[in-house]
Amino acid sequence: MITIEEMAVVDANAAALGVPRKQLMESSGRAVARVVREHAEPDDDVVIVAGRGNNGGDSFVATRFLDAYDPTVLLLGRAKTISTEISWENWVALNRGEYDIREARDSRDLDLGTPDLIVDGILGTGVRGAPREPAHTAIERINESDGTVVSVDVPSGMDANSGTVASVAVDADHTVTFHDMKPGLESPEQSVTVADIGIPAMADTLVERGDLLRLGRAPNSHKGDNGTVLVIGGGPYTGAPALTAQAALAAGADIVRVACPTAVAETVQSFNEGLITTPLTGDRLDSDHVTSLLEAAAEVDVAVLGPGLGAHDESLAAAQSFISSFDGTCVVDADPLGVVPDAADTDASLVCTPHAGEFRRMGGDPSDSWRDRMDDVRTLATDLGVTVLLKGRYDVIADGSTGRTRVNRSGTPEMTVGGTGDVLAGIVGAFASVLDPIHAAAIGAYINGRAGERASNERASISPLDLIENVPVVLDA
Ligand SMILES: NC(=O)C1=CN([C@@H]2O[C@H](COP(=O)(O)OP(=O)(O)OC[C@H]3O[C@@H](n4cnc5c(N)ncnc54)[C@H](O)[C@@H]3O)[C@@H](O)[C@H]2O)[C@@H](O)CC1
Ligand SMILES: Nc1ncnc2c1ncn2[C@@H]1O[C@H](COP(=O)(O)OP(=O)(O)O)[C@@H](O)[C@H]1O
Ligand SMILES: [K+]
Repeated sequence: MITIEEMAVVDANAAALGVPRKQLMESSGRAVARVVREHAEPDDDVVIVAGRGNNGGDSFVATRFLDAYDPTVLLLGRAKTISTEISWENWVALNRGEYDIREARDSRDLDLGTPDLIVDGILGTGVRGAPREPAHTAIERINESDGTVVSVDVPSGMDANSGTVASVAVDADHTVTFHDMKPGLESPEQSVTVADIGIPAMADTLVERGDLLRLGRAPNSHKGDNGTVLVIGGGPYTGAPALTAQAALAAGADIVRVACPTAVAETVQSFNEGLITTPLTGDRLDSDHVTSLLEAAAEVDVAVLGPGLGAHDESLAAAQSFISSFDGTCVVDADPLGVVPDAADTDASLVCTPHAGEFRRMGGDPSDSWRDRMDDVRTLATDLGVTVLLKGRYDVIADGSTGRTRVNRSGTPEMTVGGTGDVLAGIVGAFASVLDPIHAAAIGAYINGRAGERASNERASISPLDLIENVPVVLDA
């Protein structure tokens, strides 16, 4: 089962993997024609009713595979207003091939005749609201006809996610949907064929630029709507929490606070005037701080626990007690990763970002190959009920609640320099404030790696600050 939004991600990832949309359209159209042939007699009169989006484009392709029926194509609206390039190219092919095509300028041009079979390519997953004219009348004409109706992807007028109909929808005899079942087509009365259109399986697994479609700010959002993050770290180290916090800002969080020991608060603050620090008495995290940390964390969307915190017993005990009592979203990095198995009964939603050594400390056993790591990471994530991002040449990300597992290939060997993991934790924190943990971790790894690639294009070695500088640039690409 796949939603419209997820389908758009997979489709764009397929393009990133070298299988562009036009190729998918060719497979879609061919799959529709196959189902038409199953239901048509040799001398049947076949009419194709097409809209001006890619749903119509699929039906233009189908037309070329139905030559035996000498089909007629009725385009709803003017050809000049066909809304996508690939649909237009397939329309031009019908023109040049001297197919029997006609443009219906308005609802008075909608005589369908008495076809034996109608292909409904009017509206697919791009429908917004109730069908406007001439689509509305065309749908009614199709429903009045005695012909068999084959709908392309989704019966026109129906919402593929919910199955709801805003005003009218085609009453399809058969629907040919692509790649995977859509939730709105689940009703038992519908006859649905799911056609494989050649999207590589890896378009679901590998994190690619299509995943960035999940990001996006609402035009009317206010300060704070796009993420608030609290970084809890520092003590023995000052650079790490500052890097994490600056990375969270670079990845688009509106407000980033840092809770760190008084001894280092001023130093952390001095790295960036955009940071707001909350000092904790003393020179390292201890159990006396947990109550105030829980209060501060309740005020933000996401806590990022660990950067520069150190491995002192008292600090780790405090980290464990924080995780156990917290009920929000928390990214856990560095030393506190080792206490996660002892705090796994928490109500918090944890996103853990271990490298191989830390993964072992969490109870996992990472294989050498990324394919085997997919099983290793899924197993640990499921056992602990958390999201795990295992860093490496290929990062492997798994969601413990659904078992969904992703792999990110971006990054360069220059990123083995210290501090890149702190940057990653901040990016994941920022994304976790607006996205589900699995998507935040996957896109965080992708963006961190892309920033590293871009930084290393320009120089022989890179610093974590170079990464941070490139985060907004690769987010915009
Ligand atoms: N990855 C994918 O998503 C794939 C999609 N494909 C096809 O592409 C379709 C989606 O294409 P599009 O995104 O171009 O969208 P559609 O073709 O479903 O609809 C968009 C067109 O309909 C118009 N429109 C929207 N709402 C309307 C309304 N209420 N009344 C009248 N006109 C309306 C728009 O102006 C636009 O011209 C899928 O349903 C499927 O058939 C396939 O080619 C294969 C892969
Ligand atoms: N050889 C590599 N190739 C590509 N990316 C790498 C490589 N080594 C590390 N990275 C990336 O650098 C980031 C930090 O990972 P790592 O260095 O393991 O973290 P840490 O700083 O916690 O040790 C991750 O996003 C990881 O994907
Ligand atoms: K349709």
